[in-house]
Amino acid sequence: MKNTVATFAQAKAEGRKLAMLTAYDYSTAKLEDEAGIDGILIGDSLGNVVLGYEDTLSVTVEDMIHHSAAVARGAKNALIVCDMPFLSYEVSVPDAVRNAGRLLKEGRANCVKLEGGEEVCPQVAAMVAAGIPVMGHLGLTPQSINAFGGFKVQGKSEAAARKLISDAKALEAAGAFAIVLEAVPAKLAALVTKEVGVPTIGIGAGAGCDGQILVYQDMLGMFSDFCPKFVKRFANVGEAMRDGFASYINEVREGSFPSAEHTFKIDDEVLEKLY
Ligand SMILES: Nc1nc(=O)c2c([nH]1)NC[C@@H]1CN(c3ccc(C(=O)N[C@@H](CCC(=O)O)C(=O)O)cc3)CN21
Ligand SMILES: CC(C)C(=O)C(=O)O
Ligand SMILES: [Mg+2]
Repeated sequence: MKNTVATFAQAKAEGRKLAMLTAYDYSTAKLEDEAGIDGILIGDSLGNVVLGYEDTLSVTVEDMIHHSAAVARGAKNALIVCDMPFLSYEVSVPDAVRNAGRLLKEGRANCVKLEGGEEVCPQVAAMVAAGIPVMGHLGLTPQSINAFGGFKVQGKSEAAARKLISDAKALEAAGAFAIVLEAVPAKLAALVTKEVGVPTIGIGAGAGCDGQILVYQDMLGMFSDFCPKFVKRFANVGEAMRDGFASYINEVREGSFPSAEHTFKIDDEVLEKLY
């Protein structure tokens, strides 16, 4: 069954947890979809895990469209959520609607996600009015790394916690259909989850959220540049890949690959004429 913003709302109403992962290409999206994932995020973490940048700031709308379209071709049932990259929505409301629209028109996403609270609510409301569902993202918002001065848990002081709760309520009032909570204390995330009617999707925000999301390379053990505390390794795919690559290299060097079964034949009669 195809997941939609309506089935996400229904999941919260029924107390059914939502499982999301990132994907950036067709074959990964297809595998996640076949496994039964509820939603796939084309995250701007693309910058880190696919493009090798140090942060997400250099990712462009064109990058996001390119990868979103590939994911959309691979996923049948997952809700396709595409991140709005840095500076594609902050400058003005018309800019934000136009860029979000491109992620749906060209990237074939079902909805978009953007970072921030009250300050982006005019953009959220305008997108929703244009028929573009919006997922919010609060807490550790990586596009603000230069403002934060590093990746740190958010919402620990009373003022920061109050701000997080009011931002979540503001996003809901502006029409956001769900909110990602990243790297916030579990008890605060649980409180936000109780205070808003829309589903919360946690990453480093504890089990009290309505759903969870992780970067797939992190949870499969394929990415070692950094490892946030909230990551659990569900498989050692990185090791399996390195082993597979090494075996291939070995067999090529010793001549045991390709063997007869991976080789095409020509009739001897034809071959004789060539000598
Ligand atoms: N591979 C990957 N996984 C992610 O979760 C992710 C990305 N890339 N790129 C975009 C952002 C950046 N994120 C990050 C990156 C680093 C930490 C991190 O190192 N956190 C430390 C410090 C926490 C603290 O001191 O408060 C940790 O130990 O978790 C957290 C989130 C989350 N997102
Ligand atoms: C970590 C998730 C929430 C994200 O925004 C991303 O992958 O870019
Ligand atoms: Mg992101």
